[in-house]
Amino acid sequence: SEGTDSSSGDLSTSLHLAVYKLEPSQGLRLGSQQTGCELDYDISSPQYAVYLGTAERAGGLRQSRHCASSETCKGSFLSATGTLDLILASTVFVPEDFGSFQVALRLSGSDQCNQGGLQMAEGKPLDKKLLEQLQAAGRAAELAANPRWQEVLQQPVAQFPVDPPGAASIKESAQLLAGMSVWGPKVTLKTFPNGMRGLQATESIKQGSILMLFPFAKSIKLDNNSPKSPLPKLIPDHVWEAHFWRQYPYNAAVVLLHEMSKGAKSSMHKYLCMLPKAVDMPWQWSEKELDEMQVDNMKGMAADQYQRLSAVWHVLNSSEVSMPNLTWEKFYWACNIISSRSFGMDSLEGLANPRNRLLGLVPRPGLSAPDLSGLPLRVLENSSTPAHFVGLLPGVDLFNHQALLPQPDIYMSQPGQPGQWTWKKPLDRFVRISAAADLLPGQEIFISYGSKPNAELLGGYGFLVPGNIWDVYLLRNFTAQLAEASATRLLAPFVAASSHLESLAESVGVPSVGALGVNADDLTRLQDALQPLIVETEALKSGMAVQEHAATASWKLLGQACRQELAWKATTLEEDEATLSAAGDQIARRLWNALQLRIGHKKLLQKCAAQADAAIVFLKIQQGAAKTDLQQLSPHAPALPQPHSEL
Ligand SMILES: C[S@@+](CC[C@H](N)C(=O)[O-])C[C@H]1O[C@@H](n2cnc3c(N)ncnc32)[C@H](O)[C@@H]1O
Repeated sequence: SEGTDSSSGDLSTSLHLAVYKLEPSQGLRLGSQQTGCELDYDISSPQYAVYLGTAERAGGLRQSRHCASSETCKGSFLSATGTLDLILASTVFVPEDFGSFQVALRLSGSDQCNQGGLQMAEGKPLDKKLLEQLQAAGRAAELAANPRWQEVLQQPVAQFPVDPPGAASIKESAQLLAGMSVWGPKVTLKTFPNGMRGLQATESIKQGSILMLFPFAKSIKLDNNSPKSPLPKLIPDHVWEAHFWRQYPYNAAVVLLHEMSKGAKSSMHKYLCMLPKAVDMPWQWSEKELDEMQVDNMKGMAADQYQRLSAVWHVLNSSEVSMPNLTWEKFYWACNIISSRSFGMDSLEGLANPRNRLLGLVPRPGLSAPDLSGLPLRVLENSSTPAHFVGLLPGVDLFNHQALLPQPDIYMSQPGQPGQWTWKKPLDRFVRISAAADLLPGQEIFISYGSKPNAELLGGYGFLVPGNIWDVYLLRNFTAQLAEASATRLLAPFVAASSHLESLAESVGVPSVGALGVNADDLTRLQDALQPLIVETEALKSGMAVQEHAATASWKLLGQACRQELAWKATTLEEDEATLSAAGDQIARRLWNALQLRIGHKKLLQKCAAQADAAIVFLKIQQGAAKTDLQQLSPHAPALPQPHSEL
């Protein structure tokens, strides 16, 4: 405290308060031991909402007030009888950077009022009854300010079964989140008209303000740096080490299952109650349903996922592992949950310390970094030592994915550090999500799960995005076709083109050799990659036309490959679109997903073919111009070889 002055008739004091760890069970007391005094307070813009109250030292709360964040909070309390304490408390988690704010207090009334001065007790536990009263009073103010919360909070907290996993209703979930210390007073859970649960802004949210704050310790997470089993009593280290299911998502699923098995005793119980009952992944689809997607590699991926799951299940059932009451249904549910709603992050500082390893950490390979440049919302997390982990973050996992917009509402990193979840002191106990753009009340708030094509979204999360701008189609054996063409027809320059394409495919994240993923963006890059073949080679002098021809031929092959793929499909784009519109709202979810996937793919293939045609025209024009240049430079240059007519 600073500037306490008890010599004059009035006592006024200005305090600079730096509050650390002001958690729900704690409060700050400022008070006078005198009666019949009036206490004026003037609090400069607290960063987080606080509840103010006065209490008789031996009694309960007398008067109270809720002060919203970022607004000056002025008023006065009167101590009618007995002593008076001014209590500042927060019913939500407050991060360690609670920040400092000024409290100006003026105590007036009888002469007695200034005797003894103000007393300050920082961060001391409040008595339980007082705290409950304060929270109730604060909540009442919150409710008055926000009818949506009123609706939610008035619902009684039900007892939820966790075994088998049960999904809590929207209202129940909102309460459960509050109970899990997820702080997000400006966002609420909602089921949107399309039937999807997600998060919505309840009021105007200014750019930069915090949308959600989540104490990291309340997550389920798994350490990747340790080869040791996170559940040594159930799965011995040697078993854990020996199996590939140490990998994501199986490892984290095992930890989740263990947490589930604790039932209501789990510290995550409330969160577990609000997890979806089922997540439908393509590996659960029938052959016939998979066929509807009209892509072979999706079938392969589904079969592979199923095989891996079965293999892990086999080990979990062996005598070396003791996870009683585990069923196949529970096991794959947990794997699907981890796959569809976990977050991969770099670790926060201090997690190397075993004490902090709640459930351990593991990397999540599926979570690639989204391209974050220029996106208008951000999540600030902080760490210095990267150590990968996968975690279930209650609340944070309620944001849906936005891929349609090039600029989704939220992204999960600091600008300039794409894909990096970093923690730095003093916020290393919290995941913070803040708005990087203004949000309107009623608006759904999205995050980006990454620049993922539909097949990846469907395989990893069980949904896809129609018209996904990040969609990719894998052309079967495209680079093999190029290589074959190069060997039999155009030789060296063509080999160069082929390897260029291969490395290009790699650089755009196309996993399998022999396949090239193409989308509109890739095509532009492809064009760029081909450019050096035309200008940088020896052939500029004598064989320029061959080089040019190689580029043209590559485009031709690409166009052909796209048309070929389209021809192989059992239905046309027009037929698919007709099927979709004829089916209307009654369409089965799996068929809808399959139709959307193949419609997207066909559009992509048509676009690619058209772009390849355009590139060929472009190259022809360029070729003509270059020929003229070369002939002007050297009028005696040998005649240029003619392009291979067959190509
Ligand atoms: C991290 S959770 C998001 C919250 C989820 N909607 C909930 O209520 O628990 C991811 C799941 O939400 C759904 N989801 C997220 N974004 C979606 C989108 N753009 N379209 C359809 N479903 C989406 C999918 O079911 C996905 O598996």
